[in-house]
Amino acid sequence: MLGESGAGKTENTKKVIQYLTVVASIDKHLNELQNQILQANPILEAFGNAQTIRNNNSSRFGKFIRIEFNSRAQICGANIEWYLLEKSRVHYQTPKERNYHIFYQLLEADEDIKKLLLLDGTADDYNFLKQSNKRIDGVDDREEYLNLVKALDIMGLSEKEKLDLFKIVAAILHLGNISITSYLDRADIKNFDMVERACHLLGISAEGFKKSLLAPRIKAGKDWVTQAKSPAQVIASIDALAKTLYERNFGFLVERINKAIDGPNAKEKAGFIGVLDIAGFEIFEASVLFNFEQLCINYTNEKLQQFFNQNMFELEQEEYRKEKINWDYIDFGKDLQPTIDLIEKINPVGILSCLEEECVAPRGSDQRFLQKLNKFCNNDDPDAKYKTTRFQDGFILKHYAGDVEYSVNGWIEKNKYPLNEDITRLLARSSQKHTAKLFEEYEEENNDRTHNHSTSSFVSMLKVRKGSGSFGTVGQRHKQQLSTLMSTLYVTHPHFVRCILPNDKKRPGEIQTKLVLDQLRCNGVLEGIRICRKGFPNRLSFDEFRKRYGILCPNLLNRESFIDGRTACQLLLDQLNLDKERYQIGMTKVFFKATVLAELEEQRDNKLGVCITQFQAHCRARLARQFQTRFSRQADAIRVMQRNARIYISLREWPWWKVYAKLKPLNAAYRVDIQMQERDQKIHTLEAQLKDQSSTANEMASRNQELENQQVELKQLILDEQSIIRELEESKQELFQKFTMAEERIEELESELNQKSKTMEENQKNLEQKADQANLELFQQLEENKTLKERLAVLEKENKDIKASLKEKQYQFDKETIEKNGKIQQLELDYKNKIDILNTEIEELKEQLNEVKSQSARDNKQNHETTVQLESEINELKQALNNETDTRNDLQTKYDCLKEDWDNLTALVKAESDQAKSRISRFDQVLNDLKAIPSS
Ligand SMILES: Nc1ncnc2c1ncn2[C@@H]1O[C@H](COP(=O)(O)OP(=O)(O)OP(=O)(O)O)[C@@H](O)[C@H]1O
Repeated sequence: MLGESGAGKTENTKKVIQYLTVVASIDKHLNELQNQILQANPILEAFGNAQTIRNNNSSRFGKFIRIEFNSRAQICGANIEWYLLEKSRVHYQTPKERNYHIFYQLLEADEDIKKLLLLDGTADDYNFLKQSNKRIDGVDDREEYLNLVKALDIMGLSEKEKLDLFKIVAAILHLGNISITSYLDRADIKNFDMVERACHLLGISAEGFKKSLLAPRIKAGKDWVTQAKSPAQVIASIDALAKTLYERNFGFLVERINKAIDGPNAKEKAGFIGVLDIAGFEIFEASVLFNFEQLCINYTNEKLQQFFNQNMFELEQEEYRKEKINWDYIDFGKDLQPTIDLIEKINPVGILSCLEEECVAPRGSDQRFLQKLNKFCNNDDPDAKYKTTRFQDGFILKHYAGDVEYSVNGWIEKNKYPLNEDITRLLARSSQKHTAKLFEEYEEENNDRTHNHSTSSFVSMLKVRKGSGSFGTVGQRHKQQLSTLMSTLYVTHPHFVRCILPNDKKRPGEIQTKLVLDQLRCNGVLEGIRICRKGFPNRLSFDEFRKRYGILCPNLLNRESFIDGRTACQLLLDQLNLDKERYQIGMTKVFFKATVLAELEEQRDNKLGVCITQFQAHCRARLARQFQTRFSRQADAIRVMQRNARIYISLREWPWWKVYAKLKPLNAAYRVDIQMQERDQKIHTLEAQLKDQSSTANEMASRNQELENQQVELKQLILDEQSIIRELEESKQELFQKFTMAEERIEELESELNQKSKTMEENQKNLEQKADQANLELFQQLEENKTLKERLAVLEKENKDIKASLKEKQYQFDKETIEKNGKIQQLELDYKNKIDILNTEIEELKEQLNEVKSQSARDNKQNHETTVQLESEINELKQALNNETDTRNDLQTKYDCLKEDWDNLTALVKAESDQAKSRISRFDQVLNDLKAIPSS
């Protein structure tokens, strides 16, 4: 079934399944299996369908339903495979859409069930539902709920199994109601009662769940550490959990249905009819950006379209070529392989492989993924299927139905299937068996894999494999599933049902021409019609054609003589005066243009009509003749009866006749009496004989029984004896074997002994040689030891000397250092004293100068000479001061030189001490080595 969303794929799938179940039933009454196959649909619709903008009952997953038939063309089982469930709908829907039907149906369930599921209120009370549309026109959720329960009953689900399924759905609703607040930058839960509700239904500890949600434990190397989460991270974690729970529950449900419809006579399966109903191509308005899920859906449709094209165009023309009929190959330009390669190829790297690589990379991000894609896939070819976008974080892909722009935001996360593993481990240990089963692979991980659980197929399907390089990512899983599906499809004989969406308003009886034409154009139907008109859509093998249409020329083909198929067909077609343009004869088949076969069928019908009329005339004539014969015989019989009646009427009053009539019965009665007596006599004798025989038979039986008993006993005896003989034989055999084995063993032992004595002799020789060698070596060793000891003594002495000289040098050095330090201190002291003296002198002079100045101010003229004198004195003093300053500078340079000498000396001493130390350590090493040599 192919077509856009809302075009009618699911409805037609249901019709096909209904049709198949009815035609395959023996007496037009459906048996349990057929009923169950039909009832799978309402169940899947409740859990997998939802209202969307385009369709009130849109399937949000793909399915492949296989109906298995036995060799008598009766249904003997069925199987459903599912693909790509739209999980994001569980926590988010646009306002005009709804969540999955089951959520609304459960809110309309019986009160006692709702109590068990802790559900109260309406859709407005649940965060996962309140932003959605609440009701669908013309749909009663209560009624749908009752239908669902009925279907689950027919499917054979127990009350507990039903409740388990519902519990997961209800738990998701409660999870959605958990409010997350922020406390000191950390997430906290506002309404713990919601956690309690969800955890009660899931069978896990509420406290444990809270811890795992807010601060999950993660493995860092070999240790476990807790990691506090932000409110946004916690909300994302809840959403991811809700999605996973829903998907796994759905997987479990499908598996359970499969178990029911597998049928008891699986061995009888001889073939199957499969119906594929998968989400249609998604391409809406140009402004909408598409995400990862839509890429997967469009990739699937691209492959299915390629399959369609191959069947319709390529295989068709391939058959013309094989059959060698006159045909010019038409290229419909419908090769979708480049786009498919772009998505799925590994080398050169395609979109999915690139995404995979980025998911494995430690710092993988959406942006890096896009950069890589642009690097690998973008080129300047105008026909390229990949194009970059200018303004958005994404790329454009050329699909068969048009260009689609994808946004890569969040692809890495979506592909990796992120889960809070602390919670999944908790769920794997749930007290509810059903919940634990949904997450059993996490339990396996916990229990060091020694428990060999039989992982259910849906779990293995959803399982996230860990380890380098082998990620069970969504893209990879889908690619694998799709490849399996395509391999199945390629070995079938496909028929395509193209569903066309008439309008996008969900209204009956309205056709939007442009919409319909667009669909017909891009799905290849128009080309299909073109090739049908140009080509030869109908074909029959020579034998079929001859058998079916031979009737049109009854005397043409002589049954006695051999005519090969091709010639026979050619003769027939010539006789039928068919235009040569309208048919072609191939190597094994005759090909016809459209309508030719219909005309031939009509001619055949007419011919058959004539034949049947003639046959009917013959039958009617025969029946009429039969009636005529019977009628004339009846007339003869009536005449005989009338004659006899007349004779009787004339005789009945004649007296002799009367006497005869009265005596006749008496005569008969007497004879009967005699016969009866004889019979009684016979019965008596027979009874006596029977008695005798039965008594003898009884005797014989008891005798027989005795003999049988004896025979059994004898048989037992024989068996016992036989077994004793066998045992004896066996023990004899065993003894004989043991004896031969013992002999062999003795021989072996003797040879072993010889061998061993030989090897011992050799060993002794070797040992002697080795002893000599060892003695020699020992002698050498002792000699060496002696020299080493001597050397050791020398080295020890040297060591002692070095240590003593080192000590001496150290002492000398310390002494010199102290002396020099003393000198330096003395010099510094002198220098300071002199400076102080000079400073006081200067101060005094300054004071005197001031005095003089004040005096000279008072008596300037008088003291001019004194002033001059004083000035000269000052000059002298200045000269002295300069001299002192020079001395001071000299002292400073001396001090610097001394300091440098002292530094050099310190470095020298340090180097020497280091060298000495290393030599000491080396000597110590040698000493230790020498000590380690054994004195022997
Ligand atoms: N043969 C039909 N007879 C009557 N109504 C039909 C038929 N086919 C489709 N419809 C109507 O169209 C609606 C959508 O059909 P359906 O759910 O089969 O579409 P779909 O192609 O499977 O869509 P999706 O891909 O979204 O699942 C149905 O709910 C029904 O109302």
